[in-house]
Amino acid sequence: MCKSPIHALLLALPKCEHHIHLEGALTPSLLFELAARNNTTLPVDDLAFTSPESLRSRYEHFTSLDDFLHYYYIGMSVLILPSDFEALAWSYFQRAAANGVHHAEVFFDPQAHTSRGVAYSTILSGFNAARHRAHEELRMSTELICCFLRHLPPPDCLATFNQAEVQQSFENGAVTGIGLDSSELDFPPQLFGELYRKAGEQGLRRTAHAGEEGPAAYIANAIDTLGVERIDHGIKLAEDAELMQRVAESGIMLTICPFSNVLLRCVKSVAEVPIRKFLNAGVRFSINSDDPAYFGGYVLENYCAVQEAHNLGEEEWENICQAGIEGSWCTQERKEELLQILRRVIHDWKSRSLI
Ligand SMILES: Nc1ncnc2[nH]cnc12
Ligand SMILES: [Zn+2]
Repeated sequence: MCKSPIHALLLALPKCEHHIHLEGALTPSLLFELAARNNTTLPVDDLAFTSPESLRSRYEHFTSLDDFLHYYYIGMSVLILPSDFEALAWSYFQRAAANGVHHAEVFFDPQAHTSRGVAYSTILSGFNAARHRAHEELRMSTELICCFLRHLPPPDCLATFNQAEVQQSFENGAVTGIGLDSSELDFPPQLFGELYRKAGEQGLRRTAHAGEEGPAAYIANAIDTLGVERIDHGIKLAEDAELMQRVAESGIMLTICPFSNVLLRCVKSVAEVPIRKFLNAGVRFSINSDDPAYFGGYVLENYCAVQEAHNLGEEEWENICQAGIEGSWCTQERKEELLQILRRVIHDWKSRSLI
């Protein structure tokens, strides 16, 4: 629990999470449990893989996005059966609900599994079982976003996009939109123009990681060549005042991940995440956990860290949550429900503060 006098408000706020990779919710303990159950061989030449504790300690010393991704891709090799994907997603949904998340739009990386021989239907059946439980038992709404790995050749991404079972998951509404993730610097957004054009023609929602390690120009590029309506991370936007103005006016939402930015050395501390600049410029953003099992905090810890570093007022928090609801990809009806919960929470908080 953080020391902020408004911690109770931060907990109670109805949060929408828009930037969480389900594979990044794989805790070291679940990783080791599944490795034992599935007979997965973990690297023997890396002492980090000796135990959950040693792995956890290694996660405190990432040197870059690519250093993290090395562990991230090895970690997910323990996911084999639908029940593994279900256990992973269910553990995240429970943690998120305890953090006050009411609506979660979750990323997954199909190519990282299909390349190991795990069928797309295996991934989806596991995730959908967990989503069903989240809806029934936690009253949480969820959407799936299929991410493409930008370190792979664009034709491979297109081939995955065109696979019959992937197309079917778009058509039947199981998957709402697409994203672009993995190593950023050498793989600018425009390489994936054709993929995003096709997704747009099919009416899919579109987002992409940009401006995490890469420059602000990658953000402009993602907007111009991919037609995205959200930018994942986007912290480098603060370095380009003109582009910041353009993003503010267009209503494009950034999905900011403060702990991730610190752990991956994109900034030195949460105080350096340009929260104030974005608020002052009218840039909409939500606050997210990215890969909570790797970066030492779920969404509430990210909210608390932002509060401790930037000392926001309750009205600013209300506006951030409202922008998150409005920028979500759920139905209008669900947005109205979430806005109503937000109004009630704010009302209760203000009445309690008067006592
Ligand atoms: N922070 C991040 N950036 C790019 N790709 C990712 N995949 C999982 N986490 C990521
Ligand atoms: Zn991410």
